[in-house]
Amino acid sequence: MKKLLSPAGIAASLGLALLLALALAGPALWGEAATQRAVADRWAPAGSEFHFGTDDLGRDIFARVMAATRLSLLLTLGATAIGVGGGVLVGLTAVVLPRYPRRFLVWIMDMLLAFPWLLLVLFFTVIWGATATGAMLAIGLSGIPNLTRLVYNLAASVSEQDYVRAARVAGAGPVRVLFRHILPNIANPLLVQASASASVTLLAFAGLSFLGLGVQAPEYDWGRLINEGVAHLYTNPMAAIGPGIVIVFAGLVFTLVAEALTDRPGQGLRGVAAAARAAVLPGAAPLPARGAGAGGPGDGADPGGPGDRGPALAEVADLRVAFPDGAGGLVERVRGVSLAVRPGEVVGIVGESGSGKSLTAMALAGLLEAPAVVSARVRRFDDIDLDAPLTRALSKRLGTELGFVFQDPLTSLNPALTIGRQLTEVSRTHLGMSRSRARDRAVAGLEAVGIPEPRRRLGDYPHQFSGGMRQRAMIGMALTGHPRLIIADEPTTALDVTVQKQVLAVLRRAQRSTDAAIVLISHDIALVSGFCDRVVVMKDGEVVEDLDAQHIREQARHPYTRGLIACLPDMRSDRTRPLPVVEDGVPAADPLPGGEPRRPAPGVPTADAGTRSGGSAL
Ligand SMILES: Nc1ncnc2c1ncn2[C@@H]1O[C@H](COP(=O)(O)OP(=O)(O)OP(=O)(O)O)[C@@H](O)[C@H]1O
Repeated sequence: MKKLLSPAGIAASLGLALLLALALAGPALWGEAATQRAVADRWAPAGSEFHFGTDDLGRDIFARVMAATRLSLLLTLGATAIGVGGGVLVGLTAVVLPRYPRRFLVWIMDMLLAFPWLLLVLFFTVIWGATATGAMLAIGLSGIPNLTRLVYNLAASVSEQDYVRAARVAGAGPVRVLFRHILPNIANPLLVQASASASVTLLAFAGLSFLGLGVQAPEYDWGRLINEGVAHLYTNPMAAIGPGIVIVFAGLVFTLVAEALTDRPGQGLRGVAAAARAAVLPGAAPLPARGAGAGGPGDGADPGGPGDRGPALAEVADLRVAFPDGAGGLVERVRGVSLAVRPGEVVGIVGESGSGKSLTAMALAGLLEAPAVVSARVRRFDDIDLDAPLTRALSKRLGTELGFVFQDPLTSLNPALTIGRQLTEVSRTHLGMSRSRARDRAVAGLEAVGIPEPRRRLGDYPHQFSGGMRQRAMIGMALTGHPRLIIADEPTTALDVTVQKQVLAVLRRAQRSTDAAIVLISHDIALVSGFCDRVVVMKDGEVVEDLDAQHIREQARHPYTRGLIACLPDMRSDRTRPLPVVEDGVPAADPLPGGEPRRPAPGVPTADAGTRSGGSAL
C-alpha cells in the first residue's frame, strides 16, 4: 500500500487509468474521425484543428493515434501474457523435472536466449505471416526463453528454502509445493518483470509495424502510424512524433508500474498465495495450557532419564551420505552413522561445524535429495521404510507424525503466507478439519508457545514477528498436535541467549505434553546435556560417542568430547585464566576432572567471558 502511495505508485496508477480510459473510449470517441477521408485536407500540418496534422487521405492523425490505443495495448498485453505464461509454465516444469530432462530443457532455453530475438520474431512472422495476430504470437513466443530463465532461477532458489523442505516433510507433492509455496514467493519479481517486459513488447510491436511486418492496413496501431508518418517527417514531423510520444508515454507507465511493484513484500499477493505450510499439526491431542509444566534447561526441570522406552521409533544404521566431488567421484560426508531414537526420548547431537549433524538429521527425516547420495542398512521412521518409495498415505503419515524445526525461523516460515494460514494448513489438509476448528487449534498452538494475543497474531506475516516469536511459532506448528518425533536443527542458534532459554523451555513444555521424541542438534554441549537424555557426539561424519547426558563428564572417553567439556567453565574454573581450546579434535589440555588446562594464547576468552545459554548437567 505504501508503495502505491509513493510518487511512482501514484504516477503509475494515473497513467494506467488514462491508458485504460483511452483503450475503452478511444474507438468510440475518435473512431469516426480516424477513418473519415477528406481529400481537401491531405497533409494538413499540425495545428489547432488537427493536433498531429492529417495523412495522405486527409484523416486526422491525432484521432488515429487515440483510436489505435486499444489495438496497441491489446497486442502488447497479449504478447506479454504469452511470454510470461509460457515462461512460468516452462520454468516451473523445469524445476520439477528429474535432473537430465531438466538440464536438457534449460539448455534449449539458454540456446534460444542467446539467439537474437528479432531473428526469432522474423522466423515466427514467416510462419504466421505479417499479421497483427502473427506479430503478437511471434513477439510473445520469443519472450518465453527469457522469462523461463527468470522463473527457473527464482523457483530453484526458493525451492532450497527451509519452508519448502518443511512442506515436503509434511507430505506435499511437487505440484502443491510449486503452486502453494514456490509460486507465491516468486510472484512479486515476476509481476515486476512482466510490467517491465510490457514496455519492451510495446517497443517491439512499434518496431515490427514500422518495418511493415506487424499490423497491416486497414488496421493500424501506433507503430504503423509512425511508419506512415515518417515518410513526411520533414513536412509534418508531428505525423511520426505524435504516435512516438504516446508510445513513450505508455512505455513509461509500464516501467512505473514495475517500479511501484518492486520491493512490495509477499503479503501484497494474498490472492496469489492460496496456501500454507507444512510442518506438523497432527492429532487431536489437547494442547498444554499456557505456562503449565514448563521445564527444560532454563527452568531447572529434570529432563528425565532414558529409561526403557521400548523399540526405536526412528532409526538409521550404517548411514552414509556422499556428494559428487566434481571429478567424477563421490566424497562421503556422513560415514556409517547408526542412531536410534526411542519413543519420548530426547537425544542431542553435538559436534563441530561440518561434522554431519544436519545431514544425519535430514536423512532421518527423509529430506535429502540429489545430488546427495544416501545409503543405509536401515533407515526408517516407525514402520515406514524411508528408502522405499512412499505411498501417498505414508507421506501423509510422515507429514503429521514427524516435525522439523529449522535453524533460521525467517527462512523456515513462508514469507508470502500469514502465520494463521501456515498453522492451519496441515490440520485442514491432512486432518480434514473445518476452517474454524483449524483456526482454534492454531490459536491454541500459538498460546501454548507463549505468543500473546494469538488470535490477532494469526493474521500477521512472518516478518511481523520477532526472531524469538517466529521460532516459537515454528515450534507451535511442530507441536500443537501430537507429533511422535521432532527434529530441531539448531533451533536457537539465531536467537539471543535470553530468547534461546525461553524457546527451549517452550520446546520442553510441548515435548512433555505430547510425549514426542526429540532430536536436538546443537554446537553447544552444555545446552544439549542440560536438555537431553542422551548426547551423541559427531566428528568428521562419524558418531564418536553416545553418552548418558546425566553422566557425560564421567563417561566421556573420546578426546574430542573431553576437549569440548574441557572448554566449558564450571564452578571450579579459575576465572582469571583463559579457557582452553580444542585443537584438531584434541583438547589443548585434559583437565578432567580437576586437571590443569594449558594456558592458551593471548586473546582466547577467559571463563568469565563464557556465555552459557542453558542449564547443564556438566
Ligand atoms: N548439498 C551439499 N553439497 C555438498 N556438500 C554438502 C552439502 N550439504 C552439506 N555438505 C557438506 O557435508 C558436510 C556436513 O554438513 P552438515 O550440514 O551435516 O554439517 P553440520 O555438522 O550440520 O554443520 P553445522 O553445524 O555448521 O550446520 C559439510 O562438510 C558440508 O560442506
